[in-house]
Amino acid sequence: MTTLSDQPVLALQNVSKTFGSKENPIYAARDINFGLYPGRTLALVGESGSGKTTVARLLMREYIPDAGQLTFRGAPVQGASKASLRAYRSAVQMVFQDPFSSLNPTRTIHHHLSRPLHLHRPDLDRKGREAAIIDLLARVQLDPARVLHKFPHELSGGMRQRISIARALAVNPQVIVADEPTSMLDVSVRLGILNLLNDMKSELGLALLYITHDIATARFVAEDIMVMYAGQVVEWGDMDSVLTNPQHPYTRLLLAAVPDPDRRIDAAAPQNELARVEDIRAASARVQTEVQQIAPNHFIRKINL
Ligand SMILES: Nc1ncnc2c1ncn2[C@@H]1O[C@H](COP(=O)(O)OP(=O)(O)OP(=O)(O)O)[C@@H](O)[C@H]1O
Repeated sequence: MTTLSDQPVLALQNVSKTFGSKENPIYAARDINFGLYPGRTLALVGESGSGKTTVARLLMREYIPDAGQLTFRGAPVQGASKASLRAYRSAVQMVFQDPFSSLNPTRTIHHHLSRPLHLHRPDLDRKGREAAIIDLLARVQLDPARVLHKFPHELSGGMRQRISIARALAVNPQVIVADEPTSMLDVSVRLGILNLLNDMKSELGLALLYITHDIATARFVAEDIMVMYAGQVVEWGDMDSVLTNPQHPYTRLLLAAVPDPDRRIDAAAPQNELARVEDIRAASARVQTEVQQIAPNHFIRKINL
């Protein structure tokens, strides 16, 4: 039985990361603040180039912040001891967009699961590792007999993503950063992966950061949402409040772009569709002007609709 904690497992405090030169800075992440809590998913939503992957890389410590700090269980990560950093690396695992490129094509699935166990679970002997592999495959609903001795290219995209998730789970993580984990998958298998993420969260009490440009899937997996635009968080809060009463024009723009399955197609549809596209274009222009006013040197990526 997992209990929800009031304390974030992992938090970013006033974190910024800038690329480019002094003359032409690209503010990929600017003054970002959030916490990830056990048993909860935070969706980080934004268009391409808004800074989502930069945030993921900061969490994975592939990038070091230019300003601000990461804290893990309340303690700053920067300057932590070697042992604490090792614990951090096990505790924070990533699931990537493209399961194919994150798996080694020359190694079997057995290797992909036994290696992290070997490295991060010294408590297990060979027999223990084999049992753990079977448990991991059961958790991601794959049949060991069907997958263990296969190579990544012999599995479907959905199965590969399940293997990536099993590999992330192998080291008993506390946080999973999932960067667009379903965007390269067939629509028919996406729901299965999203359900798996939800199960992991509730059964293992994991804290999840779910990165996406797609509000519809965010709604399915996350309790909280943070909307990013041009390196800044423009809106955040619990999913229902943000989606039912979005405050920032960019959030409204993202919501307007979500297809509405209840909308009926009738004779007036082309006219309505045109008006809707015009609305979105006007909102887009307003957002871009607004961001330019807040941060004149900000890198702005044009939203083409
Ligand atoms: N290593 C880097 N060097 C220079 N610029 C970078 C680097 N990484 C990211 N950027 C820039 O920072 C901005 C944010 O990029 P980032 O990849 O974080 O966005 P994103 O929201 O994840 O986009 P996508 O969904 O396309 O991956 C972009 O303008 C990008 O070009």
